[in-house]
Amino acid sequence: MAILAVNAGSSSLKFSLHPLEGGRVQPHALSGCVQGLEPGGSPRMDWKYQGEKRQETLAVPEDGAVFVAALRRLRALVQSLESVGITAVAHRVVHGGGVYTESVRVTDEVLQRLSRFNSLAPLHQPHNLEGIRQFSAAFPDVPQIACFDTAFHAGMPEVDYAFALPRELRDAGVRRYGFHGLSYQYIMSVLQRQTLRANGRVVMAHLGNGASLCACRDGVSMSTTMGFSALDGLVMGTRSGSLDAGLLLYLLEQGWAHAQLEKLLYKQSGLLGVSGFSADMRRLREEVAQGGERSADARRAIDLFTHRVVRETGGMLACLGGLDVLAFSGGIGENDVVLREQVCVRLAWLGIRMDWQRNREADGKAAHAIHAPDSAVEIWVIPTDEGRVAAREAAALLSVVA
Ligand SMILES: Nc1ncnc2c1ncn2[C@@H]1O[C@H](COP(=O)(O)OP(=O)(O)O)[C@@H](O)[C@H]1O
Ligand SMILES: CC(=O)OP(=O)(O)O
Ligand SMILES: [Mg+2]
Repeated sequence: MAILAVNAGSSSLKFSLHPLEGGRVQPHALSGCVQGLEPGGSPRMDWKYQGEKRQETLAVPEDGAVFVAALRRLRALVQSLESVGITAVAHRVVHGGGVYTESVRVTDEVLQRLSRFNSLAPLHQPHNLEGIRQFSAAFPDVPQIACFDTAFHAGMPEVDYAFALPRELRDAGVRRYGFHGLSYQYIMSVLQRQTLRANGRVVMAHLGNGASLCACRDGVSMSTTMGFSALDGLVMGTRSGSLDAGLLLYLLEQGWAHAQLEKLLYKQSGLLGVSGFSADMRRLREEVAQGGERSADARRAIDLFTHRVVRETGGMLACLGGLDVLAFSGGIGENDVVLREQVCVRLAWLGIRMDWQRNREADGKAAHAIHAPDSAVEIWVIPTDEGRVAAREAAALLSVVA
């Protein structure tokens, strides 16, 4: 008995298989990731099953539908593990809109409703739903559970989720929803085990290919930088983050079409657009370290990313009226020592003091406290596990004690 968790992100397909013991979700027995799913990339699947590591390259199909190919390969892999009985498949679905504020068992009707949000998260939602289709075809008797990124933010106060737009749009569901909720739920659950201050004023920074901040009090989301779509807020790998809406009007006036705008804002901006050569923070850091000919461009992208994290953290602090805990997560937040250092130095006015040595020792494999003893604010690095949360959600929904 096990729950398979499938997380189709913007640049990767992550998966994990969680055995159920005594009804409780266990750490994964199988885990892996398909990377290189971006256009022009070289898809590669890395996975680990019962301690043994494997790697294989995936062929890019002629129609270019590389995410579908990755899902098919994952499906075949899971089917080949004959000894495993799959109880449910838990899918990370980024957008539940105002319709789903809790995890739900997927039916044709649910799938159809969720496809209405495709254009609000074009890098994710179509892949999330394709995953559900693939696995319900492969395992017709196994429940497919959708677990939403938006659900964690469902209790945000109206002043935070409302846009200053006419009432008709508000009534039509135009509001801030927020994303990365499974990640925030996981980070908060770890913080609550680690520190008594987790129920105070907490800012969590999920900094991966997609990036956002979330301000919590009493473990509940009070504010977040992502909005109606997965485009708002911080600078991301290929997404612009917040922009002046007037810029869109200007580009429309200049004759830009919808498809061009979508490509610009979701695929050609962010770290990639600013640096001109890479959406990958590791690659940008390498270029700066080597002093290569593109190092000034790489630095410009990193500086903009860092500045926006600091600037938006200021907004989160103001909403909370101060700060007790700052937590870093996501591929960049977990691994980029310099980014964490620079953010905390720039927030020193708050009384934040980092322990530099501990910061260097945080390895992205376990939760680490990286603040100095005299720091007014606790600083944590928490490796996130969206799959674990999705598996727990599925187990709870199916009335197995998680
Ligand atoms: N050691 C590292 N230093 C800096 N950035 C890193 C490191 N390892 C991973 N990253 C960055 O993390 C980002 C991917 O984050 P991740 O959370 O895995 O993405 P996704 O949103 O696809 O789940 C990439 O920009 C990658 O360069
Ligand atoms: C919502 C979002 O941006 O997710 P990811 O970080 O997985 O791309
Ligand atoms: Mg992610």
